[in-house]
Parts: sequence; structure tokens; C-alpha cells
Amino acid sequence: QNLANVVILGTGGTIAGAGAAATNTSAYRSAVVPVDAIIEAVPDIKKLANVRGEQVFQIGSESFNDERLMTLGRRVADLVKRDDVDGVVITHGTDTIEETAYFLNLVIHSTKPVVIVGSMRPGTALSADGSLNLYSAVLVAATREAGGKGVLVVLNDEIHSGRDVSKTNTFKLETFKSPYGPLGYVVEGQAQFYRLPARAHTVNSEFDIAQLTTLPKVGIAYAYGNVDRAAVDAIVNGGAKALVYAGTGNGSVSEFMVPALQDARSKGLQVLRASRTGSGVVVRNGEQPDDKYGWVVAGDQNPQKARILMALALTRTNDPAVIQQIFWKY
Ligand SMILES: NC(=O)CC[C@H](N)C(=O)O
Repeated sequence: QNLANVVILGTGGTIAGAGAAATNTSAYRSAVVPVDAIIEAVPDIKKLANVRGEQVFQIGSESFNDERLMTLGRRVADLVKRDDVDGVVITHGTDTIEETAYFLNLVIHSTKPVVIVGSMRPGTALSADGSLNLYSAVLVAATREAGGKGVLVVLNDEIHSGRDVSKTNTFKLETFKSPYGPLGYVVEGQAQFYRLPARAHTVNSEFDIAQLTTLPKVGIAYAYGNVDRAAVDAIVNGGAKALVYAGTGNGSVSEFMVPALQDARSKGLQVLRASRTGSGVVVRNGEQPDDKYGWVVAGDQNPQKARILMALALTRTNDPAVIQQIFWKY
């Protein structure tokens, strides 16, 4: 049998979680079950691919920082270079899958499938979703057609682009959504693709973490009624190189906040307007005169994904016009 070789990197999350009772679907301890035990629990996986597990972390994904992101990125980059690896699956907490997926989508220079998977219920729960999700993820990683489409996220029978996907619900199984829909489905042991990502990724990406030890620090400040400049000033004073402003509506900025963002820019930080709405495109020179202020807009990226792209953009340039082009490209 000519099965694909798939490496499964364990990083924690609910797919590695365990609860006290079968009825605990949302209250449980995450990141406790080793990746080899998660694989052993789904024997059918061995019919799909030659798999081996590797524990990279055992954490809740809310604790992914840039250092861990870089460690994971380097490990994936090393694996996809090997002739004896055809695909990589990463088990991951669902909370920040969208950030890790976007990051890897931008820094892994390979056409081999890289698939991130998680679950919303621990393996101990009634109707646990981790086993089928893992099965589907390995299936996709072992599917030739899944290559060259960027880093993928597989949960709940859907295959999403790592660029687009976001977690949209705190507890439901159908929490992962892409504004333009999934790329495809996993149906009855088959990966079916229906569309392709239009934005540059993986082999067409200019970002290279091989020469980097750290990522430039980027902070996010959240807008709300009665917002004041404290969060922005804290980000500036904390040594960030850029600030993502999760503005109201179409990235609007309160009249009380414009001077704070201008001060941040005058101190050399990049200032990017994003939106707290969760969908849509922030329009350049719409709510604010971005050309005049030297600010950047997020396009369709949510604040947390915009932070990832901004950090990588800063490894290439400090020119806001070039950074804006980067946001149109990726
Ligand atoms: N469903 C989940 O995976 C959430 C568990 C945990 N907060 C994490 O993101 O790792």
C-alpha cells in the first residue's frame, strides 16, 4: 500500500481535553491528553496514512505567543522539506487557530498540505467531535489535491482557508466560518474542493522566518463607547512597533482617540485601522484620512489576523504605503 506519510504535531487545546463527566461539553480541562493517545483513539486513521505524533506543546491556544508561533512555524518548515513527509496535521486549541493558520499560511514555503485541526468538545464528552475532525484532517493532509491551497483548517466536515477562517461562536460545533465560505467539505471519506484562495500564500509569500528569532511587537487596542487613550498609550509605552486599532464600524476612530493614534504614529509606530464588527472591509480614507495621517487599513482582516500580517510586514518594511500594499496582497 502506498499511503502518504503524515506527521501530527500536538499543541494542546480541547482536542487534547478531558472532562469530569460525559455531559461536560464546555467545562473541562484542555491540553491534557498526549498527541499519541489522541491518535490511538482513532484507529481508522492508520488506513488513511502512515502517521506519527510529535508533541510540540501542551497548552491552551490562548497561550500561543510569538515565540511559540515561531517554534511551531520552524518545526513545520523543517518537516515539509523532508522527502519522507507528505503532509502535516497540527492539533490546536480552537481559540487562536485563526491566527496560527494565517501565520503559517504566510511563512510555510511549501505546496504540501498543512492542516490545522481542533475540536469544540473534549474526547470525554457526549458527541465529542475531535475524533472525526482528526480523521478528516489526516484525510485532507493525505490528499494530493489539498496541496498548494495554502494552510487549511479542518473542523466540522469543512475545509477552510487559513487566511479566511475565524472562530465565531464560544461553544457550538459550527463555530468556524470564513466570510467567503469554506474551500470544500470532507464527505464520506473524501475531500471535495469547490474554490481556491485568491490571495498570495505559502510558496508565493515573501515572508521568511528562517532568519528571524523574534517578531516585531504589535498591540491591539479595542474601541468602545467612552474609550480613552490609556490602552493606546500603554501599547506605545510597551515598546510595540505597530498598533492595530479595533475600531467601531468601518474602523471609525472617536474624536477623543485621533490624537492618541497620531501620537503613536509620530513616535514611529505603524497605526492600522481594523474593525470590531467581525466582518466587512475597512475602507481606506473612509472614516479617517489615512493618506494624510500615514495610517494603514486592514481590508477584510479582523484585528487579530491583522496583527499577524502587520508583524510579518514589519520584517520587510517600515513604509506605511508598502505595508498597505501588503494588506491588499495577502
Ligand atoms: N475548543 C477549544 O479548543 C478551546 C480550548 C482552549 N481555550 C484553547 O483554545 O486551546
